[in-house]
Amino acid sequence: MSTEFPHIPTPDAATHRAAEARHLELTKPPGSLGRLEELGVWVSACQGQCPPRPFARPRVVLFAGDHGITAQGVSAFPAEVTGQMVANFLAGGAAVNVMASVAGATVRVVDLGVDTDAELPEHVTAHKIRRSSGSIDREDALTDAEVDAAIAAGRALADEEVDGGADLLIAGEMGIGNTTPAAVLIAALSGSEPVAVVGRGTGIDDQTWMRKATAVRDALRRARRVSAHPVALLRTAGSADIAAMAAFLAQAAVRKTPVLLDGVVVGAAALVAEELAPGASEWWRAAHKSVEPAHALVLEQLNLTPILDLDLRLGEGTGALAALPLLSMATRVLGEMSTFADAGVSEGEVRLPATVDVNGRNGGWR
Ligand SMILES: Cc1cc2ncn([C@H]3O[C@H](COP(=O)(O)O)[C@@H](O)[C@H]3O)c2cc1C
Ligand SMILES: O=C(O)c1cccnc1
Repeated sequence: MSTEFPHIPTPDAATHRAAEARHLELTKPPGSLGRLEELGVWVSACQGQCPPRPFARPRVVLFAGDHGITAQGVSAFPAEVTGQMVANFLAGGAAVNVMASVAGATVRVVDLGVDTDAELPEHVTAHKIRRSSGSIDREDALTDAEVDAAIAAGRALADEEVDGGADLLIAGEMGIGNTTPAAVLIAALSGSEPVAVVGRGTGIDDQTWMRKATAVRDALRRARRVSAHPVALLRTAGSADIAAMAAFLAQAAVRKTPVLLDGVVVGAAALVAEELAPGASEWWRAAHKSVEPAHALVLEQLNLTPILDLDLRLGEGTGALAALPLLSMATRVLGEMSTFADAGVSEGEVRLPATVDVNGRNGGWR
């Protein structure tokens, strides 16, 4: 499979209009469910079906990989935690497992490059590209062949999930040190300086922050040379897990499947995915706004308004899972509420034209 993505279609415009019209018929003042209304309309347009179907199979694909940059001391935790957490995901003990269970989603773990000797099940290691990506402040993250393999893996994973019935996709990630490549990719694609993108990750102290900022500065110097070329950017300053996630997010759009985006690391992959497949972001909603400063740059660049702002800074897909019940609710409200006619409820006299924004917002958001 190549690294070229086909033209990305938009969610269905006629269904979008039908869903907006249906919202006006439901037993509530028009617009009174605020952003839940737009979310339901978006799901309906993604499905090309009004009323929309409730999600049958929301799915988290958790991309795990190690990052050579951890050798420069950029995280509060040691690199072996990546592999240990993979075992925890498989045992069902991580935040993502509990939150997925509450939200009605299932979780699949994929090893793109975990640096471990532990025996992991074959279904987890099927897409292992290498053991840990390069230390991006001084060397490429991946070879040409490896970045191509990671992109192919991400695409294949999205295809497998959609073919298996997944109707809402979430990319999660686990990789100690991964907020460093995320910061570099975001800086490269948003034209930002290191200080604007370097956050506290797992909770680093000031000295570690300084080392991380130096690593980001050096990696960014290398990344800027290729920032117009998304595949080269992933090879230079990304990693196998981030490259696969970018391809997964782009391929979800190819397959017309809605996506809830998580935090800063997924956000970095999303920025690259929009470069790989322009228009893919129409198929995504931002679940939340992470504490990481670079995430705000992602949301601004992709013109996405986060559903939640809960001071989360974990990753794993947890922010997306926190928003999933709201997205399910928005979908079912549009699908299952009674209309004025069906319920015998009198409609109001005055219908605001769609151009009047009674919620006080200036223009649309997404
Ligand atoms: C126990 C544990 C569980 C996690 N789950 C997600 N992350 C998150 O933190 C890491 C990125 O932060 P940094 O760049 O500072 O290392 C990633 O693994 C991310 O998924 C975790 C981190 C830890 C320690
Ligand atoms: O925003 C995130 O997804 C995030 C923040 C800190 C550490 N890992 C992930």
